[in-house]
Amino acid sequence: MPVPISVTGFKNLAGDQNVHAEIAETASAGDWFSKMRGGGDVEKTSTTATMDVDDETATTTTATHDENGKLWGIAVNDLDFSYPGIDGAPIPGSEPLIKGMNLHLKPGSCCLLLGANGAGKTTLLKIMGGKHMVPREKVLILGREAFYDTSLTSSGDLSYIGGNWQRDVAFAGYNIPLAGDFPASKMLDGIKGVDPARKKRIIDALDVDVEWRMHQVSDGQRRRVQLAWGLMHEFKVLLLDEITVDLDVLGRAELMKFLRQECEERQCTILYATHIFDGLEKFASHVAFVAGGKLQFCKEMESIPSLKSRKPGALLKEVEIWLREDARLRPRKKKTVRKSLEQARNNGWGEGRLGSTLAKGEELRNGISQIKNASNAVMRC
Ligand SMILES: Nc1ncnc2c1ncn2[C@@H]1O[C@H](COP(=O)(O)OP(=O)(O)OP(=O)(O)O)[C@@H](O)[C@H]1O
Repeated sequence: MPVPISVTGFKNLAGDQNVHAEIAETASAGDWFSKMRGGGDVEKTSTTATMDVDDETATTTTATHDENGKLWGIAVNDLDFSYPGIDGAPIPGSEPLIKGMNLHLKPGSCCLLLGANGAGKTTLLKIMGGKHMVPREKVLILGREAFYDTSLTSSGDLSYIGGNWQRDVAFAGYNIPLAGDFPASKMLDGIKGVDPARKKRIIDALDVDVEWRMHQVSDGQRRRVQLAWGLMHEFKVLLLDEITVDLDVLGRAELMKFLRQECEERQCTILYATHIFDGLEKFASHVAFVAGGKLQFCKEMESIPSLKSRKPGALLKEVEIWLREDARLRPRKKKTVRKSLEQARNNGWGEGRLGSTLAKGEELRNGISQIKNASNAVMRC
């Protein structure tokens, strides 16, 4: 039977320099938590927040259902993921960004997804949101395949709110804030089949003025409209990626209160990636921590001693310790000597098809590449 992860143990070890020195030498990205805990099986214990670890329940949970035969809100089953290179295949020799990840959340869970910059939180949320193709059954939302079952999003059962509301505009640039000379009401009234009482509740909670002109709003006001728009349908699973970044303190508090109510009253599943912790002690039912491409743990707030009391500021202190441990144990990348320019790739502006517009080494030096003279060719060292 796997050894359950103890977050307390992790915290206690945080002050022990000798233990760390030893672990830092021996731990690899994927197993540092288990090394700290004397070799416990991290993979199997990573779902203990939602699955009991005793043998009896372990045999009754499945990829789609929990031990009580109920559908998981979110189920990630042994997921591997790498971003593809220009040819659509994983870049040879590169480590997968996500390695054998498992995460299972029951309906009614309000889970914070935490980890260092670049840990893969956004990527994981996007995969759950059906934005990246992964093998069937690896990521199931309400028992349905995230990428393949488009009715998940079209029905409103799954809502993903992340990043800024922006788009690429030809001849203007990338990431131009979504704006237009029309009122916020035009966006919000455009959503069909919304209960008017719910609409009013959301607009009130986010303090949206439906008269706001979308080309004149501030970043925070645009964010409020974006959130109102994303929350309007009665979602069953909600994925949030750092959505409170532009909100003032009151806006954030009201939003968190609304989301918590949604979880409790309608038994939704919410997964929220963030680095902003103020006021979140009361919001979350679970905390999940990602590092080294893996889910290191997913625990109920009550099971983490320092978070049990839900004292304001407790989360920030605790997460800082986890992040410091992560930084300390993360394997250092070997410095590589940069070679002279030997590869150029077409970013779409060079003429010809993909194969003919890729040039490498000798070819490039001899000027054979068709994209050599393209004004917008991307040069790589
Ligand atoms: N489209 C992409 N193609 C290739 N690599 C990518 C792409 N998007 C992200 N990455 C890489 O994947 C890694 C994880 O990125 P991701 O945005 O998922 O991290 P994150 O945990 O959300 O970070 P942050 O806390 O900074 O938002 C990063 O190293 C990033 O460079």
